[in-house]
Amino acid sequence: MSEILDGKAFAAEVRAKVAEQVARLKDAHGITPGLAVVLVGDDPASQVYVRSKGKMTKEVGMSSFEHRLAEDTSEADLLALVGQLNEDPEVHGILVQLPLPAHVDADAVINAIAPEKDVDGFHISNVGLLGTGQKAMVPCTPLGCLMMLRAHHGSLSGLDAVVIGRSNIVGKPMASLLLGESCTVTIAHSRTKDLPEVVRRADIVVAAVGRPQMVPGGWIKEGATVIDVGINRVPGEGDKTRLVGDVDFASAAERAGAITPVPGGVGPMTIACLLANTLTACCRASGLPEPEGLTA
Ligand SMILES: Nc1nc(=O)c2c([nH]1)NC[C@@H]1CN(c3ccc(C(=O)N[C@@H](CCC(=O)O)C(=O)O)cc3)C=[N+]21
Ligand SMILES: [Mg+2]
Repeated sequence: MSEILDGKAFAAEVRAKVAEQVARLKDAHGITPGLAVVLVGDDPASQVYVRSKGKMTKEVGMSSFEHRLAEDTSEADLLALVGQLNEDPEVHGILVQLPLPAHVDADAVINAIAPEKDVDGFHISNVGLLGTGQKAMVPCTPLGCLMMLRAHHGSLSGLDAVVIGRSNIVGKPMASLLLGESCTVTIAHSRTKDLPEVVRRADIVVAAVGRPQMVPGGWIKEGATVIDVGINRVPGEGDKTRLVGDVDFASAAERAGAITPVPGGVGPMTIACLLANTLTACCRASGLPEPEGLTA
């Protein structure tokens, strides 16, 4: 049986570290880190995430600025708001909740965010910095996965890592981070020939495709570490729904050395890393040393 990597508990530790640093910033420098979250439209799932982000932002002692805009908000109005937040000295981090409505060019909006305030790490210059191994804002989900992997393994050097999924939000930045840790990295995706065989070689499997339970335990090498990024809502008992990952947890847990559950794995770490990134952005903006253990 494998060790369960408890993302919920780990995230609480990360948030406690962030809270401690926020208190120190306030006491020693009179600075309060601030995070602005922009939500366009009224998608219920997005509402839930944004509310939970706002609550945790305040819990760690940061300022939370929420901007809820109508579904039919124009791209020009959205760009104007981003421009205001870029100029606002109380705002150290800006997150524009994705997905945006179809009439808005999401890339244009993301690339309008000041890169040093881009706590999602999605701006093209942060992507370029990460891709070339320079100091960047690192996307929250891959950063959370890296923190859990480092905590479990110590050094990742020389390990075979397979990332399933090639998205800009998770797969590609995750591969960059693992390469930075000197893993031998394979990015697999829907066109990969013989995915089971590729996964069987891996010491570390990061599943980030968004297909419920698509990785069966039989693919997992004995003792491998499995990080499940998938958060898929599927029909549950009666008229209820439940969350499952991209990995079949029950069968994978019989072979893995360590595995993250869904829920309670990567998800909570994503939000904790958003707060960590906001703290990092605030320290950089203020010319103060970066918090230790909270960056890549
Ligand atoms: N600009 C932007 N940045 C994001 O980081 C971003 C986004 N847009 N759009 C939506 C996705 C989704 N996302 C999640 C964060 C935490 C959980 C999380 O904490 N999940 C809990 C379960 C929550 C539940 O019960 O629904 C868990 O896995 O245990 C889930 C999903 C961030 N996103
Ligand atoms: Mg669009």
